[in-house]
This record gives sequence, structure tokens and C-alpha cells, in this order.
Amino acid sequence: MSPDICIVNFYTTSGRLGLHQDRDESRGSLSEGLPVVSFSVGDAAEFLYGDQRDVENAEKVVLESGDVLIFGGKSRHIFHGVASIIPHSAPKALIEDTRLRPGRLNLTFRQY
Ligand SMILES: O=C(O)CCC(=O)C(=O)O
Ligand SMILES: [Fe+2]
Repeated sequence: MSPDICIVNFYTTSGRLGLHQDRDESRGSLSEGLPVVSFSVGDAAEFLYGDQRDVENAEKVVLESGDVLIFGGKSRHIFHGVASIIPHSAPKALIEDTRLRPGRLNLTFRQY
């Protein structure tokens, strides 16, 4: 793939993102299952995912600073979101070196 979009989200420590599908890319990109490549920086997040928009039954995984999550192929249309940010969980060296404010930065690369 050749990513040509980067969406940058910053979550404060009270930030959240409801369950959704990423469907704004072109029909061809979506039907080929070209992946969303997601980089997490800063505080960790409780990330939810599942095959339905159902918070109660969603799977949960903690994404930490430096983690890269890729969802493509059959997983390209999963519902996903951020349930919470875990305050003070960013690596100390990152905060000292970058002075990143409290919260989480997420970058997702996609191909339109
Ligand atoms: O912050 C995240 O890990 C997910 C972001 C996301 O789902 C999006 O930008 O569409
Ligand atoms: Fe998304």
C-alpha cells in the first residue's frame, strides 16, 4: 500500500472515541482491505474492538506508547473506539524529551 492520508488525534486524559468503522476511504481501498496503520504515542489507551457496535461485548486491549496496530483485510471494517485514556502512563523519557502534554497522540495512516 502507499498511504496518502494521516489522521492525527490528540486525546486529553478524559478523551474518548465511540465505536465506529473507518469507511471514508475510496471504495477500492475499502474493498481491497487496505489497512489502517495506527501509531500510539503518550498515555496508554483502552482500545475497544468488535464485529458490532456493541460496547458491552467488545474486546479490549491496552495500547501503549510505541504500539502499532494494523487492521486490514477481513478486519478492515471492525468497529473500534477508545474507551479511556490511562493518565500518567506515558514513558517518563518521552515526556521529558518532548514535553508532550498529558494525554495520547494517535496517528493513523491510510490509502484513499
Ligand atoms: O485513537 C485510536 O486508537 C483510534 C483512532 C481512530 O479510530 C480513527 O482515527 O479513526
Ligand atoms: Fe477509526
